[in-house]
Amino acid sequence: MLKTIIVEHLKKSYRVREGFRKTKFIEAIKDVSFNVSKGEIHALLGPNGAGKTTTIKILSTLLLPDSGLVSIKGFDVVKEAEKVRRIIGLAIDVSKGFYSSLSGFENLVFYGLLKGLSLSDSRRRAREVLELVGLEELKASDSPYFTYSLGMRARLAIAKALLNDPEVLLLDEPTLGLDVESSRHVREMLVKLARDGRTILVTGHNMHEIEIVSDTVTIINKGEVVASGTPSELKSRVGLVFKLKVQTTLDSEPLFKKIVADSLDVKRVASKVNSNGRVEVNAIISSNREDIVEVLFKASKEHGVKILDLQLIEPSLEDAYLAILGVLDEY
Ligand SMILES: Nc1ncnc2c1ncn2[C@@H]1O[C@H](COP(=O)(O)OP(=O)(O)OP(=O)(O)O)[C@@H](O)[C@H]1O
Repeated sequence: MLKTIIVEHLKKSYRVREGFRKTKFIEAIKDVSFNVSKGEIHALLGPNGAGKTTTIKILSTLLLPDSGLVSIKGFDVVKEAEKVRRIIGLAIDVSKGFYSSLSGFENLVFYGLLKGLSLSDSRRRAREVLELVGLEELKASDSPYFTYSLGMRARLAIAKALLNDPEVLLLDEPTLGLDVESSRHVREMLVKLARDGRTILVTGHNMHEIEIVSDTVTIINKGEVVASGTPSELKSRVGLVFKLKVQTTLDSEPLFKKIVADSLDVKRVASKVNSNGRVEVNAIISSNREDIVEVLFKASKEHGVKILDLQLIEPSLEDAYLAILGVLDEY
Protein backbone atom coordinates (compact mmCIF):
# COMPACT_ATOMS: atom_id res chain seq x y z
CA MET A 1 0.00 0.00 0.00
CA LEU A 2 1.30 3.45 -0.95
CA LYS A 3 2.39 5.40 2.10
CA THR A 4 0.70 8.79 2.54
CA ILE A 5 3.97 10.59 3.29
CA ILE A 6 7.20 9.42 1.70
CA VAL A 7 10.55 11.06 2.40
CA GLU A 8 13.56 9.43 0.75
CA HIS A 9 17.15 10.56 1.15
CA LEU A 10 16.20 14.17 1.70
CA LYS A 11 19.01 16.73 1.67
CA LYS A 12 18.86 20.46 2.30
CA SER A 13 21.51 23.11 2.90
CA TYR A 14 20.95 26.77 3.73
CA ARG A 15 23.19 29.33 2.12
CA VAL A 16 24.14 32.03 4.58
CA ARG A 17 26.13 35.21 4.13
CA GLU A 18 29.38 35.40 6.05
CA GLY A 19 30.95 38.82 5.85
CA PHE A 20 30.63 41.03 2.80
CA ARG A 21 31.37 38.66 -0.07
CA LYS A 22 31.63 35.22 1.41
CA THR A 23 28.79 32.74 1.77
CA LYS A 24 28.77 29.40 3.52
CA PHE A 25 26.41 26.43 3.52
CA ILE A 26 24.73 24.97 6.57
CA GLU A 27 23.78 21.34 5.99
CA ALA A 28 20.43 21.28 7.79
CA ILE A 29 19.41 17.88 6.39
CA LYS A 30 22.06 15.40 5.28
CA ASP A 31 20.02 12.24 4.78
CA VAL A 32 16.50 11.86 6.09
CA SER A 33 14.08 9.09 5.09
CA PHE A 34 10.80 8.02 6.67
CA ASN A 35 7.25 7.01 5.70
CA VAL A 36 3.89 7.65 7.26
CA SER A 37 0.80 5.51 6.62
CA LYS A 38 -2.74 6.85 6.30
CA GLY A 39 -4.42 7.66 9.62
CA GLU A 40 -1.15 7.48 11.51
CA ILE A 41 0.30 10.08 13.90
CA HIS A 42 4.02 10.21 13.22
CA ALA A 43 6.32 12.26 15.44
CA LEU A 44 9.54 13.80 14.26
CA LEU A 45 11.86 14.13 17.23
CA GLY A 46 15.33 15.48 17.70
CA PRO A 47 17.33 18.08 19.57
CA ASN A 48 17.26 21.79 18.67
CA GLY A 49 18.66 22.30 15.20
CA ALA A 50 18.18 18.64 14.17
CA GLY A 51 16.27 19.59 11.00
CA LYS A 52 12.64 18.96 12.00
CA THR A 53 11.21 22.35 10.96
CA THR A 54 13.21 22.25 7.72
CA THR A 55 11.64 18.85 6.92
CA ILE A 56 8.13 20.20 7.64
CA LYS A 57 8.81 23.25 5.47
CA ILE A 58 9.89 21.02 2.56
CA LEU A 59 6.85 18.76 2.98
CA SER A 60 4.58 21.79 2.99
CA THR A 61 6.23 23.20 -0.19
CA LEU A 62 7.58 26.29 1.61
CA LEU A 63 11.16 25.22 0.86
CA LEU A 64 12.70 23.33 -2.01
CA PRO A 65 14.90 20.33 -1.20
CA ASP A 66 18.42 20.06 -2.67
CA SER A 67 17.83 16.40 -3.47
CA GLY A 68 15.78 13.39 -2.46
CA LEU A 69 12.23 12.35 -3.09
CA VAL A 70 9.36 13.75 -1.05
CA SER A 71 5.74 12.98 -1.80
CA ILE A 72 2.35 13.31 -0.16
CA LYS A 73 -0.39 10.96 -1.34
CA GLY A 74 1.75 10.25 -4.38
CA PHE A 75 2.18 13.94 -5.32
CA ASP A 76 5.75 15.16 -5.57
CA VAL A 77 6.25 18.22 -3.37
CA VAL A 78 8.47 19.87 -5.99
CA LYS A 79 6.81 18.96 -9.28
CA GLU A 80 3.21 18.91 -8.01
CA ALA A 81 3.38 21.55 -5.28
CA GLU A 82 -0.07 22.97 -6.10
CA LYS A 83 -1.74 19.56 -5.66
CA VAL A 84 0.17 18.98 -2.42
CA ARG A 85 -1.00 22.34 -1.03
CA ARG A 86 -4.62 21.37 -1.67
CA ILE A 87 -4.44 18.25 0.51
CA ILE A 88 -2.32 19.48 3.41
CA GLY A 89 -2.95 21.66 6.43
CA LEU A 90 0.03 23.34 8.03
CA ALA A 91 0.56 24.82 11.49
CA ILE A 92 4.01 26.25 11.97
CA ASP A 93 4.96 29.00 14.45
CA VAL A 94 1.55 28.45 16.00
CA SER A 95 1.37 31.77 17.83
CA LYS A 96 2.08 33.83 14.70
CA GLY A 97 0.26 34.64 11.50
CA PHE A 98 -2.97 36.15 12.80
CA TYR A 99 -4.25 39.74 12.84
CA SER A 100 -4.40 40.77 16.47
CA SER A 101 -7.40 43.11 16.25
CA LEU A 102 -9.53 40.66 14.24
CA SER A 103 -11.45 37.92 16.02
CA GLY A 104 -10.58 34.25 15.59
CA PHE A 105 -13.60 33.90 13.31
CA GLU A 106 -12.61 36.91 11.14
CA ASN A 107 -9.03 35.65 10.87
CA LEU A 108 -10.25 32.27 9.67
CA VAL A 109 -12.67 33.81 7.15
CA PHE A 110 -9.75 35.83 5.79
CA TYR A 111 -7.62 32.68 5.40
CA GLY A 112 -10.58 30.82 3.89
CA LEU A 113 -10.84 33.53 1.21
CA LEU A 114 -7.09 33.25 0.58
CA LYS A 115 -7.52 29.51 0.10
CA GLY A 116 -10.05 30.25 -2.64
CA LEU A 117 -13.29 29.61 -0.74
CA SER A 118 -16.26 31.90 -1.40
CA LEU A 119 -17.28 34.30 1.40
CA SER A 120 -20.25 32.16 2.45
CA ASP A 121 -18.15 28.95 2.36
CA SER A 122 -15.37 30.66 4.33
CA ARG A 123 -17.83 31.73 7.02
CA ARG A 124 -19.43 28.27 7.21
CA ARG A 125 -16.09 26.48 7.30
CA ALA A 126 -14.65 28.92 9.87
CA ARG A 127 -17.55 28.10 12.24
CA GLU A 128 -17.07 24.36 11.63
CA VAL A 129 -13.34 24.36 12.42
CA LEU A 130 -13.81 26.65 15.44
CA GLU A 131 -16.28 24.09 16.75
CA LEU A 132 -13.85 21.25 15.98
CA VAL A 133 -11.01 22.78 18.02
CA GLY A 134 -13.30 23.81 20.89
CA LEU A 135 -13.05 27.59 20.49
CA GLU A 136 -16.80 27.97 20.04
CA GLU A 137 -17.19 26.10 23.30
CA LEU A 138 -14.88 28.62 25.00
CA LYS A 139 -16.98 31.43 23.46
CA ALA A 140 -13.74 32.86 22.15
CA SER A 141 -14.30 32.84 18.41
CA ASP A 142 -15.67 36.40 18.32
CA SER A 143 -13.12 37.94 20.70
CA PRO A 144 -10.11 39.76 19.24
CA TYR A 145 -7.07 37.58 18.74
CA PHE A 146 -4.90 39.71 21.06
CA THR A 147 -7.03 38.55 24.01
CA TYR A 148 -6.29 34.86 23.27
CA SER A 149 -4.20 32.76 25.65
CA LEU A 150 -1.37 30.62 24.18
CA GLY A 151 -3.63 27.58 24.33
CA MET A 152 -6.36 29.37 22.37
CA ARG A 153 -3.78 30.56 19.83
CA ALA A 154 -2.61 26.98 19.31
CA ARG A 155 -6.21 25.86 18.80
CA LEU A 156 -6.78 28.65 16.28
CA ALA A 157 -3.60 27.68 14.39
CA ILE A 158 -4.87 24.11 14.12
CA ALA A 159 -8.31 25.42 13.09
CA LYS A 160 -6.60 27.38 10.30
CA ALA A 161 -4.74 24.24 9.19
CA LEU A 162 -8.09 22.43 9.01
CA LEU A 163 -9.84 25.06 6.84
CA ASN A 164 -9.43 23.13 3.58
CA ASP A 165 -10.44 19.83 5.26
CA PRO A 166 -6.96 18.41 4.58
CA GLU A 167 -6.14 14.71 4.51
CA VAL A 168 -2.66 15.40 5.87
CA LEU A 169 -1.76 17.69 8.77
CA LEU A 170 1.78 18.99 9.30
CA LEU A 171 2.15 20.47 12.77
CA ASP A 172 5.39 21.99 14.02
CA GLU A 173 5.49 22.00 17.84
CA PRO A 174 1.73 22.53 18.28
CA THR A 175 1.92 22.33 22.09
CA LEU A 176 4.94 24.61 22.58
CA GLY A 177 4.46 26.69 25.74
CA LEU A 178 0.98 25.33 26.49
CA ASP A 179 -0.21 24.54 29.99
CA VAL A 180 -1.14 20.99 31.00
CA GLU A 181 -4.83 21.30 30.16
CA SER A 182 -4.34 23.00 26.79
CA SER A 183 -1.69 20.42 25.79
CA ARG A 184 -4.06 17.63 26.71
CA HIS A 185 -6.78 19.23 24.63
CA VAL A 186 -4.48 19.48 21.60
CA ARG A 187 -3.39 15.84 22.09
CA GLU A 188 -6.99 14.65 22.24
CA MET A 189 -7.76 16.67 19.14
CA LEU A 190 -4.89 15.05 17.23
CA VAL A 191 -6.02 11.56 18.18
CA LYS A 192 -9.59 12.36 17.08
CA LEU A 193 -8.39 13.85 13.77
CA ALA A 194 -6.28 10.74 13.09
CA ARG A 195 -9.19 8.49 13.99
CA ASP A 196 -11.20 10.32 11.30
CA GLY A 197 -8.58 9.13 8.79
CA ARG A 198 -6.23 12.12 8.69
CA THR A 199 -2.51 11.51 8.55
CA ILE A 200 -0.55 13.67 10.97
CA LEU A 201 3.12 14.57 11.11
CA VAL A 202 3.97 16.39 14.31
CA THR A 203 7.17 17.65 15.90
CA GLY A 204 7.75 18.30 19.58
CA HIS A 205 10.06 18.02 22.54
CA ASN A 206 7.70 16.71 25.17
CA MET A 207 8.44 12.97 25.17
CA HIS A 208 5.61 12.09 27.52
CA GLU A 209 3.15 13.74 25.16
CA ILE A 210 4.69 12.15 22.06
CA GLU A 211 4.63 8.73 23.70
CA ILE A 212 0.90 9.06 24.34
CA VAL A 213 -0.20 10.26 20.90
CA SER A 214 2.15 8.91 18.28
CA ASP A 215 1.90 5.61 16.45
CA THR A 216 5.39 5.90 15.01
CA VAL A 217 8.42 8.08 15.59
CA THR A 218 11.52 9.15 13.66
CA ILE A 219 14.43 10.55 15.64
CA ILE A 220 16.75 12.83 13.73
CA ASN A 221 20.00 14.33 14.88
CA LYS A 222 22.23 16.73 12.96
CA GLY A 223 20.19 16.18 9.81
CA GLU A 224 20.31 12.37 9.87
CA VAL A 225 17.88 9.67 11.00
CA VAL A 226 19.21 7.90 14.06
CA ALA A 227 16.22 5.69 14.84
CA SER A 228 12.64 5.05 13.81
CA GLY A 229 9.80 2.78 14.83
CA THR A 230 6.90 2.62 17.25
CA PRO A 231 7.52 4.03 20.74
CA SER A 232 7.67 0.44 22.10
CA GLU A 233 10.17 -0.61 19.42
CA LEU A 234 12.38 2.34 20.35
CA LYS A 235 12.04 1.54 24.04
CA SER A 236 13.05 -2.07 23.46
CA ARG A 237 16.26 -0.76 21.89
CA VAL A 238 17.54 0.34 25.29
CA GLY A 239 17.19 -3.30 26.33
CA LEU A 240 15.29 -4.97 29.07
CA VAL A 241 16.26 -2.52 31.75
CA PHE A 242 14.31 -1.57 34.83
CA LYS A 243 14.89 0.99 37.54
CA LEU A 244 14.08 -0.51 40.92
CA LYS A 245 13.60 1.74 43.93
CA VAL A 246 13.08 0.00 47.25
CA GLN A 247 12.78 1.45 50.72
CA THR A 248 14.01 -0.88 53.41
CA THR A 249 15.44 -0.73 56.94
CA LEU A 250 19.08 -0.33 57.94
CA ASP A 251 19.05 -3.95 59.25
CA SER A 252 17.58 -5.42 56.07
CA GLU A 253 19.71 -3.48 53.57
CA PRO A 254 22.82 -5.76 53.39
CA LEU A 255 20.77 -8.96 52.99
CA PHE A 256 18.45 -7.32 50.47
CA LYS A 257 21.38 -6.14 48.34
CA LYS A 258 23.00 -9.59 48.49
CA ILE A 259 19.82 -11.40 47.42
CA VAL A 260 19.26 -8.98 44.56
CA ALA A 261 22.91 -9.18 43.43
CA ASP A 262 22.94 -13.02 43.60
CA SER A 263 19.63 -13.57 41.79
CA LEU A 264 19.30 -10.77 39.23
CA ASP A 265 21.38 -9.11 36.54
CA VAL A 266 22.21 -5.91 38.44
CA LYS A 267 23.94 -3.23 36.37
CA ARG A 268 24.27 -0.67 39.10
CA VAL A 269 23.16 -0.31 42.69
CA ALA A 270 23.35 2.57 45.16
CA SER A 271 21.72 3.29 48.48
CA LYS A 272 21.18 6.26 50.72
CA VAL A 273 19.56 6.86 54.10
CA ASN A 274 16.48 9.07 53.84
CA SER A 275 15.47 11.73 56.36
CA ASN A 276 12.85 9.31 57.74
CA GLY A 277 15.63 6.81 58.64
CA ARG A 278 14.69 4.40 55.88
CA VAL A 279 17.28 3.17 53.41
CA GLU A 280 16.46 3.80 49.76
CA VAL A 281 18.09 1.28 47.44
CA ASN A 282 18.19 2.28 43.76
CA ALA A 283 19.18 -0.39 41.27
CA ILE A 284 19.37 -0.68 37.49
CA ILE A 285 18.45 -4.25 36.65
CA SER A 286 18.54 -6.03 33.33
CA SER A 287 16.28 -8.99 34.13
CA ASN A 288 12.69 -9.58 33.14
CA ARG A 289 9.83 -8.21 35.21
CA GLU A 290 8.58 -11.61 36.47
CA ASP A 291 12.04 -12.57 37.81
CA ILE A 292 12.40 -9.23 39.60
CA VAL A 293 8.96 -9.57 41.21
CA GLU A 294 9.71 -13.18 42.30
CA VAL A 295 13.04 -12.22 43.90
CA LEU A 296 11.43 -9.32 45.80
CA PHE A 297 8.64 -11.61 46.98
CA LYS A 298 11.09 -14.28 48.18
CA ALA A 299 13.33 -11.70 49.88
CA SER A 300 10.33 -10.49 51.83
CA LYS A 301 8.52 -13.76 52.56
CA GLU A 302 11.39 -16.26 52.91
CA HIS A 303 14.28 -14.11 54.14
CA GLY A 304 12.35 -11.59 56.22
CA VAL A 305 13.67 -8.55 54.33
CA LYS A 306 11.54 -5.52 55.24
CA ILE A 307 10.27 -3.90 52.03
CA LEU A 308 8.55 -0.68 53.10
CA ASP A 309 7.92 0.75 49.65
CA LEU A 310 8.85 -0.15 46.10
CA GLN A 311 8.72 1.17 42.54
CA LEU A 312 9.64 -0.78 39.42
CA ILE A 313 10.01 1.64 36.52
CA GLU A 314 10.18 0.63 32.86
CA PRO A 315 12.17 2.75 30.42
CA SER A 316 10.11 5.57 28.92
CA LEU A 317 10.30 6.97 25.39
CA GLU A 318 12.40 9.77 26.89
CA ASP A 319 14.88 7.21 28.26
CA ALA A 320 14.99 5.56 24.82
CA TYR A 321 15.41 8.93 23.10
CA LEU A 322 18.28 9.93 25.38
CA ALA A 323 19.93 6.51 25.11
CA ILE A 324 19.66 6.60 21.29
CA LEU A 325 21.21 10.06 21.21
CA GLY A 326 23.90 8.76 23.58
CA VAL A 327 23.23 11.27 26.35
CA LEU A 328 21.74 8.98 28.98
CA ASP A 329 24.09 7.96 31.75
CA GLU A 330 21.42 6.40 33.92
CA TYR A 331 21.26 3.27 31.78
N1 LIG B 1 16.68 30.12 7.29
C1 LIG B 1 17.80 29.54 7.73
N2 LIG B 1 19.02 29.99 7.34
C2 LIG B 1 20.15 29.41 7.76
N3 LIG B 1 20.18 28.33 8.58
C3 LIG B 1 19.02 27.82 9.00
C4 LIG B 1 17.76 28.41 8.60
N4 LIG B 1 16.76 27.69 9.16
C5 LIG B 1 17.36 26.73 9.89
N5 LIG B 1 18.70 26.78 9.79
C6 LIG B 1 19.68 25.88 10.41
O1 LIG B 1 19.38 24.55 9.95
C7 LIG B 1 19.52 23.62 11.00
C8 LIG B 1 18.20 22.88 11.21
O2 LIG B 1 17.25 23.81 11.69
P1 LIG B 1 15.71 23.42 11.96
O3 LIG B 1 15.01 24.68 12.34
O4 LIG B 1 15.18 22.65 10.82
O5 LIG B 1 15.87 22.47 13.23
P2 LIG B 1 14.78 21.96 14.27
O6 LIG B 1 15.04 20.50 14.46
O7 LIG B 1 13.42 22.33 13.84
O8 LIG B 1 15.16 22.75 15.59
P3 LIG B 1 14.23 23.26 16.83
O9 LIG B 1 13.91 22.05 17.65
O10 LIG B 1 15.16 24.19 17.53
O11 LIG B 1 13.03 23.93 16.25
C9 LIG B 1 20.00 24.40 12.21
O12 LIG B 1 21.40 24.33 12.23
C10 LIG B 1 19.54 25.82 11.92
O13 LIG B 1 20.38 26.76 12.53
